[in-house]
Amino acid sequence: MEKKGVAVVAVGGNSLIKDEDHKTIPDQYHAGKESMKHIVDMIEQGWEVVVTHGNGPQVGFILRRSELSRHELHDVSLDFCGADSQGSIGYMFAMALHNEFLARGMKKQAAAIVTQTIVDRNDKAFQNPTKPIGSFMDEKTAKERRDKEGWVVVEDAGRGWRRVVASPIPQKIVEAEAINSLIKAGFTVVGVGGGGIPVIEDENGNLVGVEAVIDKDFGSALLANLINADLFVISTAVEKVAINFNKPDQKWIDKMTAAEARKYMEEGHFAKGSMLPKIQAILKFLDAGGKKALITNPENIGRALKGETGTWIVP
Ligand SMILES: Nc1ncnc2c1ncn2[C@@H]1O[C@H](COP(=O)(O)OP(=O)(O)O)[C@@H](O)[C@H]1O
Ligand SMILES: NC(=O)OP(=O)(O)O
Repeated sequence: MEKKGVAVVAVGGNSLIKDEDHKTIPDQYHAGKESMKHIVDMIEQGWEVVVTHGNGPQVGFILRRSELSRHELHDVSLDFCGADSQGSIGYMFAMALHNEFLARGMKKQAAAIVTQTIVDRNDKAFQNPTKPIGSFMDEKTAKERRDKEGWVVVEDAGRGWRRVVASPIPQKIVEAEAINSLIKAGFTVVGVGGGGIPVIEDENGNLVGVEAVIDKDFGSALLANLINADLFVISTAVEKVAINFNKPDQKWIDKMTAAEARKYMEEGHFAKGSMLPKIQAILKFLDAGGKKALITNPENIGRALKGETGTWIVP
């Protein structure tokens, strides 16, 4: 089998939840299992893969569970909610990968790594929450929660209302070297869940957790640069990126250069909180020397890697 190199594949937290009626643990495992089959197809084609993942919906569910059980149990801070989500999604993906390797008679092993990401304690994002988490709500419920529980809520890219929390820019990934060593040793790694658990460094270099949720596309791009990945894939709910998205003159894009992506971005083609951070993350990856990036949905990763679909972004 021809070796293709190392790919970082970022799987969206929303892509584990097909719709509002399918968000139980078995539903999410089913969706995760399907995504992991496509990752194993990639591995069979010769790629070494680090799977990173979002946690926006899940971290919000965990936080809400903690808030609703306050009369009986202790609070869970947002960094610990992030850690919990890495554990459960990491478990889910590692198990699905193990079972798929077994079914295909492949001698591969998966390992999930709890990952911490260092952010700047003075990041302005702490004063301006933008990261949507948890369930979608109607406007009335969102505004009631804002007034009664002090939530910050926004309309999320035409899909409904959501709670938002601070999302500082990832600066360093504490476990990047460990992930690199595991990949070089032939493991399929699950890491940088939810962009990593946000931590700051105190004056003595000690790590301290902070209340935020990192954007997984930014965290994944940083990891892709730190381990010199050959390819950065963002797996989400759309087969391709569009300009004039959801408008009568919508046009799907097969390939764009970083300069074209930047121009479309400035023209406002990519929605804030959904496609915009993906394009920004890919531009960071390419600007720092990354060679190529792909946006597509899980079921089309195999075809996209053969050049048949997806949106490719190149320097
Ligand atoms: N220009 C665009 N082209 C394609 N999809 C877009 C565009 N702008 C916004 N989107 C939306 O962005 C979504 C992906 O963002 P999101 O659901 O936040 O991702 P994630 O899979 O990381 O959770 C797509 O499913 C689509 O609805
Ligand atoms: N942490 C994060 O970016 O999660 P989503 O991709 O699920 O929004």
